[in-house]
Amino acid sequence: MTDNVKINRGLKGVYFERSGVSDIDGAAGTLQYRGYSIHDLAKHATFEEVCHLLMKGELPNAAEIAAFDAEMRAARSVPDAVLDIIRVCKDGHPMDVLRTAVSALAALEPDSLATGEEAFLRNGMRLTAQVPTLVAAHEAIRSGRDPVAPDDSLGHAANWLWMLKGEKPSDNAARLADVDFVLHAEHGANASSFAARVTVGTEANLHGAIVTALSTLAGPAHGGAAEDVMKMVKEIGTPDKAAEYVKTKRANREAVTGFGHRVYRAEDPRARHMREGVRKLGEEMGAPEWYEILQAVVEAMKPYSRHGLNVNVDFYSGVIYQLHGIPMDLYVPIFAIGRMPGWVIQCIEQQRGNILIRPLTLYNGPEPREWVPIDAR
Ligand SMILES: CC(=O)SCCNC(=O)CCNC(=O)[C@H](O)C(C)(C)COP(=O)(O)OP(=O)(O)OC[C@H]1O[C@@H](n2cnc3c(N)ncnc32)[C@H](O)[C@@H]1OP(=O)(O)O
Ligand SMILES: O=C([O-])CC(=O)C(=O)O
Repeated sequence: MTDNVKINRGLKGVYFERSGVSDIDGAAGTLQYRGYSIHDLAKHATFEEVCHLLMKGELPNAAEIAAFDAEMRAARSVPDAVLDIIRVCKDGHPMDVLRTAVSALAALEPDSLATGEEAFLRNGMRLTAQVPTLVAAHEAIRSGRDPVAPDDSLGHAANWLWMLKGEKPSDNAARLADVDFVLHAEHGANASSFAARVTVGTEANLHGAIVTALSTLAGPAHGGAAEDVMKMVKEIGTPDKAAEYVKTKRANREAVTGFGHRVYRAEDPRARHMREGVRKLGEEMGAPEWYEILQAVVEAMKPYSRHGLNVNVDFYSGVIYQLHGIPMDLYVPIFAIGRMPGWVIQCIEQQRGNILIRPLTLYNGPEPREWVPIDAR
């Protein structure tokens, strides 16, 4: 009876909902946030404008961005009790520490438990402002330094670098971080956003959904790829070793990290901005070899690209962070900082006319059988 049931493993190609937030054309390799091309946004918009566009629905005018930005800047600090919790688990992976800290915020800030659209937006803006503070505070604490307080005179990206390093970033460094956040801000029903929607589907609160999203982002098949690409680049060592590395991986039928995507068959449109960033920064910093290794891997992968296997957004981002001297285990938390507005709006969309997300698994276990008492087994 069940032989004819079609199983969509991994929900590949399945539409489960409508969304007015981002539009991905995997064949053409295009991405738009609410109708605006990612290329225009990467070139012209700040992360704060993109947050407004995603969370409130439109690009802000001057008065709107001033009010929005002021609210975000005022929300950056976190309770001391959360910093104490970070101190206790400081030796954990930054993604585990961030997830624990967000969970602690839910327990310490009573507003976090509110549900409904307004509460989700209010909490989503606050959490978007707080996540960089949590990541930077953890980095300071585990390095034996005091956390650096947020600086209200700086924008989101510049303030994050300030809190991370304790020194004011150059305009170039701040803009590169800003563009990185813009490119990572939203991406439809990716695994972490889908997981967040499943949590909201049970009428849980936003902080709970963000904890789910953080757990899901951490895996190497999703947000963990940038860290793995950097490990790969270090393992390869010099451009002339890239072809051998790729050949061995493919001979063992192993994935080459930073390649492939569930939706894109053309190149991920976000990758070109990161590629340019790596090339320029490498040249400026007198370290062009990372870019050369990456391009040698791309060249070596060409024979395997017949299915439309191309680099994704995270192929280049790790090297940018490396050139900025950012530890490898912070790469996924940086992705999380950028993805916050995407998760928030996906959660808001989910709770409008909410429905429990509960698909089916087709049973293929044993036929019904008789109970066997323990001493007869
Ligand atoms: C921000 C992000 O989350 S982007 C993704 C980041 N993740 C990575 O970079 C990790 C490496 N990539 C992967 O593991 C995969 O590409 C995924 C998980 C992202 C997507 O996987 P899927 O949607 O299952 O890929 P899909 O089934 O369409 O793959 C098509 C073909 O490309 C191959 N392929 C996919 N990714 C890779 C890869 N990274 N290296 C080598 N071959 C690959 C598959 O083996 C398959 O080949 P086949 O048809 O000969 O069996
Ligand atoms: O969409 C996906 O499957 C993964 C991705 O690129 C993202 O979350 O940015």
